[in-house]
Amino acid sequence: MSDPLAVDIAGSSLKYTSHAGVECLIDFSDILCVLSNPAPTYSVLFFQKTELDGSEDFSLKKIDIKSLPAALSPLVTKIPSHLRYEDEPPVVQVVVSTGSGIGKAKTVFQDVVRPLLKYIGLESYELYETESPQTIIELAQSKFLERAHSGVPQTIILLSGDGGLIDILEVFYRSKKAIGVSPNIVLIPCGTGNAMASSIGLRSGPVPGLSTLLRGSPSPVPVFAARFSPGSRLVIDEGRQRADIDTDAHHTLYGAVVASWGLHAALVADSDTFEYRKFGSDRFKMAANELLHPSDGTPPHKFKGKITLTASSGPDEARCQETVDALEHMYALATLVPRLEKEFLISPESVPLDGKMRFIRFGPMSAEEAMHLMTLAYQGGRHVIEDTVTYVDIEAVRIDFQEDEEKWRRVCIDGKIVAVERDGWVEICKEPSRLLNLIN
Ligand SMILES: Nc1ncnc2c1ncn2[C@@H]1O[C@H](COP(=O)(O)OP(=O)(O)OP(=O)(O)O)[C@@H](O)[C@H]1O
Repeated sequence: MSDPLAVDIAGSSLKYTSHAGVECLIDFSDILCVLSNPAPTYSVLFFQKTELDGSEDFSLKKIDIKSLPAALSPLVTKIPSHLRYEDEPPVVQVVVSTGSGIGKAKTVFQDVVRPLLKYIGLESYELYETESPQTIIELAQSKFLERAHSGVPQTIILLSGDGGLIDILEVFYRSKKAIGVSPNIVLIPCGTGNAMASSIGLRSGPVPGLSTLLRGSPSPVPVFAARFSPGSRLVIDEGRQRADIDTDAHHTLYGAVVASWGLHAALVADSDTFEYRKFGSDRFKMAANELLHPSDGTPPHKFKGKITLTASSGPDEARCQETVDALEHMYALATLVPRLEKEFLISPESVPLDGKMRFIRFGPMSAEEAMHLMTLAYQGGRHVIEDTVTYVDIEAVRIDFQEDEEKWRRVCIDGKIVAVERDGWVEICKEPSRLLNLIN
């Protein structure tokens, strides 16, 4: 450690002269935390903006200071138990998903996460980089699940989109053995939609993710199960191949974010290609545009099927079932979270991690009307007050498909696409058990 520096407060900045004699200012809003070192010194961890090719990045820096100005005392942070090496130290594992979003996870690790772990004195963590879509699944099977079964406390820092969380969730919910200790998962959002991260308030880039890593506490993650009719198949390899949904006979996928059919599922499926992924979250809007304006000039597709909702009501929470009147739909979606992207507030009444599932639907309409509803969703979730939109609290939803063409029978479960068989069905129900914790 170099000699601690003397600091002053100048407005809302910290002022100091570096060892090289340069006058420096750190805006308070760029300070991640202040760590207390052996008395009387402190370390200030702060983000420094770097601009490369017009895109803004951050790297995490540290200075050691001689004394603590009063204005900085609210920023003094104690290392949380999910990172601390004390009584029962957790195994800390960092997963860098190199294929997430526009491929920035590795840079985020190098520039901010690795320095943070070093500054807080956490040197002995396990580091994994994804090499294929299977990497996180294999890690979950060989490491995370094993440790959870044996009751080992573990913290998994995921630099990915929703996909990394969902891969772990699938492995845990398929395991038949009891979980001894649930792992604590920290999301450092590096994906495209980052629905879960956005929903728990991690608004932009990796910076809020680090703050949550340091200041958050664990909450159990609510999950739904989507059970499909037996001939349904997982769509993989940019739509070119099909695979079994699971290895046993349950034909079930698990999710924590969204299950959808209609416009949403179709646009997620169509935009999941290497070419589209280059456009970041704009890929969803681009694919939506193509679905709403078919090249042959016809109106948008009317998705045909019977939708049955199960709700619970009254003091005894009695279950009641209701079939949606119409047999044609444009948008049908069940979600456990408020946001599907940072600004896309699909379910404004949802409270992240409270376990309630909401259903959003609208029927066939013109491309302009559908775009209007989507725009309202980007404007604070105002679509749900429109008369054309159904927005209700549900326990379960079942869809019986009445479509001849497979492309209109595609269902999205947290980004994965399932092609339901002809005359097939899907049932989406809240799952009673909670096997993973999220730091939020
Ligand atoms: N090195 C790699 N090679 C091939 N595929 C990879 C690699 N690393 C990650 N992947 C895959 O890329 C996909 C990235 O998904 P992830 O959810 O993390 O990001 P995203 O789809 O961009 O974000 P979101 O789900 O939040 O919209 C996953 O299917 C993952 O398994």
